[in-house]
Parts: sequence; C-alpha cells; structure tokens
Amino acid sequence: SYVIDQQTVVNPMLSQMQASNIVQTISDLSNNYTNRYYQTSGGVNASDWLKNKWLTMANGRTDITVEQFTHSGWKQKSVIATIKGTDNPNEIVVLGGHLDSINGSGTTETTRAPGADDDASGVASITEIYRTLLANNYKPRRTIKFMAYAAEEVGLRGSAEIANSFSAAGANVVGVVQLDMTNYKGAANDIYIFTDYTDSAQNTFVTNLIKTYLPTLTVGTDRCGYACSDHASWNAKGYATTMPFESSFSGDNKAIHTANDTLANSDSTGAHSLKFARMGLAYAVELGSDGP
Ligand SMILES: N[C@H](Cc1ccc(I)cc1)C(=O)NO
Ligand SMILES: [Zn+2]
Ligand SMILES: [Zn+2]
Repeated sequence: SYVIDQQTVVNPMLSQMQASNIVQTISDLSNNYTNRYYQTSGGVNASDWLKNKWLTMANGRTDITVEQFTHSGWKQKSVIATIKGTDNPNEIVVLGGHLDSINGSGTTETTRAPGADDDASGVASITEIYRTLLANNYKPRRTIKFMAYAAEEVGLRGSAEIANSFSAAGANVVGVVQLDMTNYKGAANDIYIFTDYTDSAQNTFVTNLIKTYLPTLTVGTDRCGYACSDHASWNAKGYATTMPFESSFSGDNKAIHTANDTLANSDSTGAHSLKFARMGLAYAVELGSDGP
C-alpha cells in the first residue's frame, strides 16, 4: 500500500541533499574515463571505481554490502549496494541507473563517450540518495538496493541478467525506480513520468510523493514507445517499475551518445538532477519503511 507517512524522516533529509555532490560524481564518471562502454577498459575501471566509492561510503556498516555482478558475456560488471532491512528484509526496493556510456558512431578504447547526462546523472542521483541515507544512519525495515547497471546501451543487457536472476530466485522486489538522464531540462515540466513499460499504481505513488515533498515541481507524462531503459527489464519480469525522466520525448537531450554529452552541455549546477535525487529519497524511505 502506497501510504505516505514518513514526513518527519524525509523532510530533514531532503534539505541535506546537495547538487554539488551530484556534480562531483558526474564529473568523476564523465571526465576520468574516455568512455564507460561495456567492453572497454574505461567501462571496467568505472565499475571498479564506483564499487570502491559505495563501499567506502558504507564506512563499515554491517547491514550494508557492496558487490559487483559479473555478467556472462562481457567485461563490465554491474554494481549493487544493499542496505539490508531490519525486520522485513525479504521485501526489496530497487533504485537504479546505468553505468555504461556509448558513442553512436562506434565505441572503441579511444572513442570519447563522456555520458554525463546518459547516465552519469542517474548514477550520481542515486549515489546522493545513498549518501544522505547513510549520513542519517537510516535503517530501513525493507531491503534497499542501489544498482548501477552495465551494458544498458547495447540492449538493456546488464539489467536483464539481474532482473532475470532475481525473478528466478523468487525475489520479492516490491518496486523499482529507474533514473536514466536526470540533468537536462529539455521541456516545460520538471519531471516526466513515463507511462509505458511501467506500473501505473506506482507511477501514481511517485507523483503523489512529488506533490507531498516537492510541491514546487511540475510533473508531466510521456511515453518512450519502446523499451528505452533498464526499467523495461524489470517490467518484463512482472515487477512494478517507474521511470521519471528529465524531459518530454520531444525535448530530449540531443547530445547523448556523442562526445558532447558533457556536464557543460547539461545542467552544470546539478540542480535538475537534485530534483530526481530528492524524489528518489522520498521513494526509498516511504517504500523502505513498510513492515511485513
Ligand atoms: N534511448 C535512451 C534515452 C532516451 C530515453 C527516453 C527518451 I523520451 C529519449 C531518450 C537511452 O539511450 N538510454 O540509455
Ligand atoms: Zn543512452
Ligand atoms: Zn541511458
């Protein structure tokens, strides 16, 4: 049941969230590697970097594990940080983004693909959620998993392997939010909730979270018309997904999949991404706080 009742926990956390942290993570991911393609050393090294970053942030908390998910057919690993629930750990909340980047003209070791918006912005947004929860020593009743998927650009392959693995294990994933591109305000509304390959009840819940916690933001809806990001991998296995997106379909960031997908060509202040990070924190706490 999508009850909104954690205001005393969520509101103080929202004010602690900082765009500067998001900008730093986007910068690290988009500037320190030529590209993060699923088959290059940059793709492999970015995965190792993020794993170490999330592990360091956990600061020895025994209810937190950080792992890399080894995929069968390529080198780049997905990264998963898990905060184990206190008394309802079998019910799992997932927040995701994708780690890989691509250049539409073909991506080799030396091809530039910074992927600042697509999708360093999403990984940076969930990293700021993770940081804020840890800074408050938040202990969810349900398990919360943060996922940076490999190989999204080549057919949602990392999330497909993970979603299929969770489904095969009978994992009780109660909800998934996908953050793919959060830092380019290409249209009138702040957040666009996509209605295809997602769950309408959870979309309504997320819309209500925005109305409750971020009342100055405006919400639109749109459709991709195809399986446009990793939420579709979870949707295909029957899990409830929501994909909040930075823009309408028509206003989408034309620099993606080129060497020009940079922080400078998106929101260099990170203010647009911060909206998604705050929405995601409210989602993580409201859904993560439910008991068995
Ligand atoms: N195609 C998606 C990005 C994408 C998603 C939705 C819309 I509307 C426009 C563009 C992609 O490249 N994901 O990595
Ligand atoms: Zn892309
Ligand atoms: Zn993407």
